[in-house]
Amino acid sequence: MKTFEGLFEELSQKAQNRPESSLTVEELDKGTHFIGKKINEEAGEVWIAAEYEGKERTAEEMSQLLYHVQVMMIKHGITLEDVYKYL
Ligand SMILES: N=c1c2ncn([C@@H]3O[C@H](COP(=O)(O)OP(=O)(O)OP(=O)(O)O)[C@@H](O)[C@H]3O)c2ncn1[C@@H]1O[C@H](COP(=O)(O)O)[C@@H](O)[C@H]1O
Repeated sequence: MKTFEGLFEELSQKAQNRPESSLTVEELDKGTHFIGKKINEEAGEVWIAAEYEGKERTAEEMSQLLYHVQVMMIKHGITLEDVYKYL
């Protein structure tokens, strides 16, 4: 099963190697404004899922939110340690 750290490593590699089929590379190229909107959208979907759609859908939406947050981290050169030090 993929972990937060494992996904971050995978996305960092994609950002570096830029494989053609990668949606992550596409999202990185669209920039901060686009990524920010995805974060906002997924955060809203987490909220609605938690209110009305049950545990499984909520977990799925949470995974998408975490993904887009990681893309934003990579876009801005923010490491896991940069974030963890505030936890
Ligand atoms: N975990 C994710 C992941 N989560 C979300 N997304 C992206 O976010 C999009 C989901 O948002 P959408 O707005 O399309 O979907 P939605 O309409 O909100 O869908 P629902 O919320 O209604 O389910 C997907 O189409 C993907 O572009 C992800 N894209 C990739 N990954 C993982 O990232 C890794 C690298 O992926 P690539 O860069 O594509 O190779 C792989 O391990 C992937 O599994």
